[in-house]
Amino acid sequence: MQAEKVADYITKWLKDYLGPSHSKGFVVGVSGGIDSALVSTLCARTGAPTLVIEMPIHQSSAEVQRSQAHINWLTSKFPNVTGAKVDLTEAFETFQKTVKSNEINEVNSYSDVAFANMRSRLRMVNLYYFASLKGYLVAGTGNKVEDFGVGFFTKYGDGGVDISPIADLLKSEVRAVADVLGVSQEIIKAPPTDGLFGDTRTDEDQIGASYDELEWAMNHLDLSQEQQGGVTFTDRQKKVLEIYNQRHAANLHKMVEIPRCIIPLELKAKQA
Ligand SMILES: NC(=O)CC[C@H](N)C(=O)O
Repeated sequence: MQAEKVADYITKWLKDYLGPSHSKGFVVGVSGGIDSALVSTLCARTGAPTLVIEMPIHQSSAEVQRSQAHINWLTSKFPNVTGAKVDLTEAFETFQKTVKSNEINEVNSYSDVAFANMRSRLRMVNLYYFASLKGYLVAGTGNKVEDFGVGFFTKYGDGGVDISPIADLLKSEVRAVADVLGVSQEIIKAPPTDGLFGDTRTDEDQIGASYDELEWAMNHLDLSQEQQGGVTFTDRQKKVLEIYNQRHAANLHKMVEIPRCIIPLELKAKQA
C-alpha cells in the first residue's frame, strides 16, 4: 500500500465531505489507541477546526498517558486542533447505579458486556453534545476488520458516527498510514484494546484471535471460491476462520441497514 498517498486521499476525502456538509469541523474521541490516533491526525491535516476529546472512564494509566501525549503532539503541530478532556466516570457510575436499581435488572453473563457497551455509548452522547454545540461532524474510528469483519464495535457507541474515514483500512494498513503520519511508536505498538472493562484485557483476549489473524481470515474469505479452493489449513487457521465466521454472523445486524417494516400498498390504500 502507498501509505502517504492513502493518507492524502483520506485527508482530501474529509475536506471534500466537510465543504458542502453545512458543518464547520470535526470532533474525534481519542483513547490512546492507534485507530483514534490516526483519525484525529487525518482530521487535523484537513486544516479545519478539529476538537479532539479524551473521555476516561476508569481508564488505565497507560491509555491516559498515551492519549494525553497524542493530544499534546497534535495541538503543538496543528493550530486548528483543540484538545479537551471530559471525564465520564461519574456519569457512567450514576447511569450504572440507575439501571442496577431497577427491578428488571438481572445479573447474567452479558452484564459485563452491557456495561462495557454503555461506556462506549456514553462517549457517543458526549461527542454529539460537542458536535451540536460547535456545528462539527463526529468522525468515526472503526477500521475494516472491526466494522465489516468481526463487528467488534458498539452499535450506537463507537459505531454512532457521521463519517467513517478509515473504515476501508485493514489493521495493518491503519498501522502503515499512522506510521507515515508520525503517530508515536508507543501508540502504534500498543496491544489493541477497547478499554471498556476498567482492566487491562486486550481485544485479542476477548476475541481469541489477533487482528493479524482476523485480517488473514477476512482476506482469505474475500477471495473467489476458485481461489479459496484447494488450500489446506493449519489447526490454528481453522480455529481463526471459525472465530471470524461466528463473530461476523452474530454481528451482521451491526453492518446492515436497520430493517424497516414496509407496509404493502394495498393495506395503505383506503378500504374499498
Ligand atoms: N469496541 C467495542 O465497543 C467493543 C465491542 C463490543 N463489546 C461488542 O459487543 O462487540
